[in-house]
Amino acid sequence: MTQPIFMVGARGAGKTTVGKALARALGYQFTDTDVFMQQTTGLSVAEVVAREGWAGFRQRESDALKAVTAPRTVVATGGGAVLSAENRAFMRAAGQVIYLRAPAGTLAHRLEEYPLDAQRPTLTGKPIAEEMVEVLAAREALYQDVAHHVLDATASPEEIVAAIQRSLNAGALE
Ligand SMILES: Nc1ncnc2c1ncn2[C@@H]1O[C@H](COP(=O)(O)OP(=O)(O)OP(=O)(O)O)[C@@H](O)[C@H]1O
Ligand SMILES: O=C(O)C1=C[C@@H](O)[C@@H](O)[C@H](O)C1
Ligand SMILES: [Mg+2]
Repeated sequence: MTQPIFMVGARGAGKTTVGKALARALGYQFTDTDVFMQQTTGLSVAEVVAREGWAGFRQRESDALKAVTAPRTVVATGGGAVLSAENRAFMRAAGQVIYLRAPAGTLAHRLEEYPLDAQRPTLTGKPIAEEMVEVLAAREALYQDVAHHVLDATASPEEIVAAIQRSLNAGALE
């Protein structure tokens, strides 16, 4: 298999952490749309949103997704990349899409431990635990819809990588 692999899921699901480990295990390149945007604009997510609003950020995110997609590459997407129907169609057609699924409480706990505010400005203005409940309620169906593989993201990164590899191999045999 040489297709790109797209990691989707909410903030804190581990798209970056697990995506990097998966790329290492597969001998793939790793790329992250949030990092790509930061490097190409010289701005944090919070700065882009302050200047251009979330609509501007989402447009840049869609452009970044296409720019970084390449064979033998694991792409960590931003948590909201799935909001665009065009992005969902693009990822499903271009490669294998992995949804890292975790309950709101787990996500909130991870984000409280390691907030990274400049890259994760508030989406709702609400406290993080409430925000994650709201975000999952709004996006769960989109994550499920775009995914070829749904993985339990509460396990350790090593366990998740092994589970992803099993799921990719099982899919390849179908
Ligand atoms: N499987 C895991 N077990 C425990 N902690 C994890 C796991 N995956 C990620 N984390 C921790 O959760 C935090 C968020 O992880 P990460 O940045 O990879 O999430 P993300 O999905 O890329 O989020 P974002 O959408 O904001 O980029 C980090 O501190 C990371 O160490
Ligand atoms: O869930 C989201 O909407 C976001 C997640 C992050 O990866 C960043 O892309 C940004 O902070 C928005
Ligand atoms: Mg990330």
